Amino acid sequence: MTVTGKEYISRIDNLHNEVWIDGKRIEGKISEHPAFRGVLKSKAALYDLSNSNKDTFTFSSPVVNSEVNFAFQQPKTKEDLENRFVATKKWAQTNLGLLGRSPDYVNTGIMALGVANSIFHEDKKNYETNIFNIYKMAMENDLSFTHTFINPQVNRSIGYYEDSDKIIAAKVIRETSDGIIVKGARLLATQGGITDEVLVLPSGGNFIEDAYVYAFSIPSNTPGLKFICRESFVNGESHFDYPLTSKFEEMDSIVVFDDVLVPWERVFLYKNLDIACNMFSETKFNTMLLYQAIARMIVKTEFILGLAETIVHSINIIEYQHVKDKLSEIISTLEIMKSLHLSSRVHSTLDHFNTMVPDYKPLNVAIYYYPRIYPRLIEIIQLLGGSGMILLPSKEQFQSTISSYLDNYLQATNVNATDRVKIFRLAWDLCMSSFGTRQTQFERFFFGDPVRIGMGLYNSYPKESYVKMINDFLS
Ligand SMILES: Cc1cc2nc3c(=O)[nH]c(=O)nc-3n(C[C@H](O)[C@H](O)[C@H](O)COP(=O)(O)OP(=O)(O)OC[C@H]3O[C@@H](n4cnc5c(N)ncnc54)[C@H](O)[C@@H]3O)c2cc1C
Repeated sequence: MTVTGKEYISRIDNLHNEVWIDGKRIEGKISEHPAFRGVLKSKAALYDLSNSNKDTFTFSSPVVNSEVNFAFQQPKTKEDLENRFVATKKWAQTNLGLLGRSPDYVNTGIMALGVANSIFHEDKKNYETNIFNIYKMAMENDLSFTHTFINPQVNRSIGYYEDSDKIIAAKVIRETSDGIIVKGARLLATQGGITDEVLVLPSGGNFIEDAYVYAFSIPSNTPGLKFICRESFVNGESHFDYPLTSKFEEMDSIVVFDDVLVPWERVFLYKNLDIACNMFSETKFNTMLLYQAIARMIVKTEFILGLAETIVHSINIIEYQHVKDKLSEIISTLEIMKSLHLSSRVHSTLDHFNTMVPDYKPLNVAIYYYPRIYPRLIEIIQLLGGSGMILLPSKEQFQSTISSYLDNYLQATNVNATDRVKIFRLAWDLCMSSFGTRQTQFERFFFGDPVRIGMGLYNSYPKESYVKMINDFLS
């Protein structure tokens, strides 16, 4: 089935998840809390868009015999991949690519795990069935997920192993006939508390001990599960003053497991180091997530290009060569990202689960490249905007008795003062507000530490034929 926006919001409200912000637990409806109201509306709009365009956003699932969201579809042909790209882009366009964890992100991962469930097979355990049932349940109910795969940032040195009595990184402290008991914390759940479920994936680092080797998904309102939020960046809900923050502030949280009972039927990996180390590549989890993520990044880059072009025309600086050169940097980024995504689709192949899997290499290059170029794109907007990025009176000023001064002194060549400030407020919210600087940090660390992504790209890239070329030439 597919939910409507209203159904999604009321379901999240009814979960009464334990969400803490500014030292208080949210007691009423989370959808009415200022920190979450905007983002929940933006997410609800995605579900409504799907329901009004079923041809684009749903498919008929043979597994659950109903229409379900596109992200759950196992792609079996290149056309399926193309359709997935179109749907992802259309969803991302509603939020200018700024909702990094729109539901199709983790739902795509759930699909990858669900269709490759046999890799979780272990004798006398039901892990293989459990992950398939989670996938099925997610489709049947159009569930949304947050995910976490990072341990608290206490000590990242190579030799560090947590051995204090007071548990920090979440670990299994007991097994019962009903399930495993988990205690400790995990970072960093974007949208923690406003999704139906939490997908908890192996984290690495502490794999030396079985107690850290696990994967499961549980409802966000499981007893003992707490989401401790950072401070909200929503300073006001005016779309004029905070055009992006007011709609797309996703929130990030620490996930605390206070002796949480994870029922056995929700566990799909436990104590098996081989599976923990190989599951992301064998299930194509990373590849499929990147296929979604790079599509979103393309939309975000289109937005940045449109914004830069609007700025330069509003204050008429387009005649300068360096301005055109800066715009060309954005254009190049957009075309590179589009080409890498297309290449992954053109070179997709069927794997032994009958999934049409995009080529990992160009996607891996894209996720190596974008975290490095994104801060430069933001810098370009700042360089083009100059003091316009700072001198941004609020809507109230425009409605006050001094508005005629603003109308005169803040006008631009091609737009009046109000529209000029609207454009520059958009640029400020993307680049310089708390929301905007978080976006930059998000893109830097979106898929993990960029340094280790670079190591992974080098390690996985086939280089033998190029070395052979040298050997052949020299001999
Ligand atoms: C805004 C935002 C949202 C996020 N949302 C989510 C989410 O929804 N779910 C989720 O699971 N995670 C999320 N993350 C976490 C993200 O996955 C991590 O930031 C990323 O994996 C890096 O881990 P870390 O932050 O602990 O950095 P660290 O690993 O602590 O890295 C800090 C620095 O130390 C260096 N370093 C540390 N260890 C090594 C090493 N072994 N070798 C070389 N250099 C090293 C790094 O290169 C880096 O410079 C989010 C992060 C941000 C910033």
